[in-house]
Amino acid sequence: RLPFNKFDSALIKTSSESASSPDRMFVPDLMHLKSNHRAPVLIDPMNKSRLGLYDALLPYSSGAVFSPGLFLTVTWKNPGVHSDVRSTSWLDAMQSSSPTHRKLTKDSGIDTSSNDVAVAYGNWMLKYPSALTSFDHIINKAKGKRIALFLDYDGTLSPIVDNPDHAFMSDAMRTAVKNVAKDIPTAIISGRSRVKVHEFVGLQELYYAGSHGMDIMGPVRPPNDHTDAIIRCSGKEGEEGNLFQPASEFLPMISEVFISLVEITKDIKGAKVENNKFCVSVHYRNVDEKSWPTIAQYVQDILEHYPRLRLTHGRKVLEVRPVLKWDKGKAVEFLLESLGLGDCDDVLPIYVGDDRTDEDAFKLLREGGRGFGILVSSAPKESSAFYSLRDPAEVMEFLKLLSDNHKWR
Ligand SMILES: O=P(O)(O)OC[C@H]1O[C@H](O[C@H]2O[C@H](CO)[C@@H](O)[C@H](O)[C@H]2O)[C@H](O)[C@@H](O)[C@@H]1O
Repeated sequence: RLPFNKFDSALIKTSSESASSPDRMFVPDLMHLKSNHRAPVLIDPMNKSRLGLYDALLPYSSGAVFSPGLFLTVTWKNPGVHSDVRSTSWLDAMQSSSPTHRKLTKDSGIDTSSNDVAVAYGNWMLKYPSALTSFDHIINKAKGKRIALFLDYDGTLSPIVDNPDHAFMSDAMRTAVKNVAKDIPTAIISGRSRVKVHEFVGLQELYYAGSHGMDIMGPVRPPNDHTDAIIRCSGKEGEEGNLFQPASEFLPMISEVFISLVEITKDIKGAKVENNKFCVSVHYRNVDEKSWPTIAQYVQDILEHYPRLRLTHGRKVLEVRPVLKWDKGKAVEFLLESLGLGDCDDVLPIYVGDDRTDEDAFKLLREGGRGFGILVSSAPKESSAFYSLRDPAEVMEFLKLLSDNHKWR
């Protein structure tokens, strides 16, 4: 078990009460919650972080802005501190969390039959150029440097599909990742549980971070300031690694919330609750839109009893996670240090991801001026990334270029 004291600084103290008192191990009365789901529970001005208000974790807004001279872009939508889940802003946030072209163009009044969408994307790419057409430029920046590669999973290596259990990556993609990892240290950083994403990817030669970076199996060499929080372990095939789980204290609470969420959503057709070990995903991709406010309210009702958990938005998914200052950006920092590549001028980290949670990693690289993010998106979105790729097929092309280039270095 982690000596958690060491990570107190990683814990966001939301109020003096919630920081000092232990969480109530409250098993909610589900019948009561169900019948009483109209009560607004989001009003908690002391506790912004629990309301999904982290600017790096907000869902995409469909409040798209279009001007032929500029570009159609997606801005982040903030449900608002005082809004409850039945408010329009919440619904907006849920509707736009994985916007389709049809939805974007409808909202911005663009005629889908015209060339406007393509023009808008083209204009957006002036700000976020394709990592394929800019490949030479990227390689020039990598001259004399070692590349470290970080890859998100869903929507990056595998296409977004309706059933999260069927988000398989293709064999061709697996080969591309395997080849690139021969020369470049490569890590997968996912919102899924580490074990699950490892199963999906199925490559031993990578490092894996699950639960949005809260569960890392990294290289043997741990960063100096984390040494006592590391558990040394060996994998099935005898390979050694270091397991780092900054949220281990939250495990019983997350398991409890998972059970409650499964129970409370069991009658909502299409809802799916996924246990990602240190976080829980509540999927509403397959739920009738009329039931979205209900599902959001159920999640909020349960969260009400857990002041040390917070809610964030992903692609048609509500994610419950610990109130920890730990994210995919922190995971990148941790892995770089573990690889002995932290604070090195001769290292170029590259992070490829499609989701809001990947923005923490993009931001880290942009603000540190030490590498760059590549946003995977077929629709214009605000981002801290430098480059873009349209979809997983283009990600595969990029990986192939990267490994081919390394052969000739
Ligand atoms: O960080 P990631 O690897 O991108 O994981 C984020 C979430 O991905 C999965 O959900 C998303 O992909 C599903 C399959 O394509 C899709 O059905 C769902 O609507 C998306 O939200 C995963 O199931 C979640 O647990 C992850 O948190």
